[in-house]
Amino acid sequence: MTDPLFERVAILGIGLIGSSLARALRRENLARVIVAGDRGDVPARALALGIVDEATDDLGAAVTGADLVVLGAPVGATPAIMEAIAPHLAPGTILSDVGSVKKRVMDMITPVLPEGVILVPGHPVAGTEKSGPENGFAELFHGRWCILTPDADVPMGAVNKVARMWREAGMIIEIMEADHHDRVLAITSHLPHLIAYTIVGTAANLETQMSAEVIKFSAAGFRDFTRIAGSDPIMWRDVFLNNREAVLDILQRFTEDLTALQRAIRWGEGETLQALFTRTRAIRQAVVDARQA
Ligand SMILES: NC(=O)C1=CN([C@@H]2O[C@H](COP(=O)(O)OP(=O)(O)OC[C@H]3O[C@@H](n4cnc5c(N)ncnc54)[C@H](O)[C@@H]3O)[C@@H](O)[C@H]2O)C=CC1
Ligand SMILES: O=C(O)C(=O)Cc1ccc(O)cc1
Repeated sequence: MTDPLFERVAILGIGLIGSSLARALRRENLARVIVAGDRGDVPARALALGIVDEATDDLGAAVTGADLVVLGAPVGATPAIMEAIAPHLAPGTILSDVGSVKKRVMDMITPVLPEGVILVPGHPVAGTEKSGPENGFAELFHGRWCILTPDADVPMGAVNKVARMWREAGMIIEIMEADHHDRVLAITSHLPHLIAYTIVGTAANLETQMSAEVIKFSAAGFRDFTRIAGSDPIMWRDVFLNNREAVLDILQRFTEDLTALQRAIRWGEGETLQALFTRTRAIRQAVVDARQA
């Protein structure tokens, strides 16, 4: 059997995504040792699941001797985690992450990155509304995009190693600038989550009788929104706080478009509604076709 890609991989935050990565590393024999760093009872739960070799709440100890460290906690935890691990990161170590926001995370890490540690930020664009190590699964990444956003001066050898890890986990790799990533994800992921949170929140704010009926007679459309709106509150709080500009920009456009639709409904402009719905139906078809390609 060939040597694993990494000797010791430390995953800090072994929740849905971290534990899915641990499972994929195991399945593909990509790491000789996998260590989880987390807090509370999570390290013990990860060990009990048998998905890591070691688990600890001492993040400094977790990264000691690691050749790859992956941050898998909500992005708002980045400064605290960096403070705990920076003194223990050896030169040559690759530091990566799985955060849904890239620019702010890089800005939080870069000033405290020890000399010789190589930052290769990543975002596996695959997930569910669930959280925690029990809900992870190795197949999560199959056929999905993984976006890497390294700075231009990062050694290609390190970028290639991280890319290879995700490729072996089943992902398709794209490299782009962090700012661009954040603008694209603001529309494709962050805005949809915000809309889902709003719709379900609006339903919850209706008078009690009506709110109960919304749940009782919930049609497929609303049910789909409740799945997204059931996503982790802390993770999504951190996404919106750390991709503020891009989200506010896209929200501005969204609000204008919504107002135009409101007007069309008020004035009975059926052709405006039909024209938009025809365009969006074509986009749905293109998205489905792209998935099947
Ligand atoms: N949930 C999803 O569908 C996706 C999430 N992401 C990103 O992945 C990251 C993790 O998300 P999930 O796995 O869904 O979250 P999760 O809630 O399942 O897991 C996060 C883990 O981080 C740990 N944690 C939090 N603060 C910590 C700290 N200060 N020190 C050590 N551990 C800490 C928690 O105890 C938990 O085990 C986030 O940055 C998110 O933006 C990326 C792609 C998809
Ligand atoms: O559950 C869903 O539909 C998702 O959209 C999952 C998801 C959440 C956050 C990401 O950064 C990427 C994927």
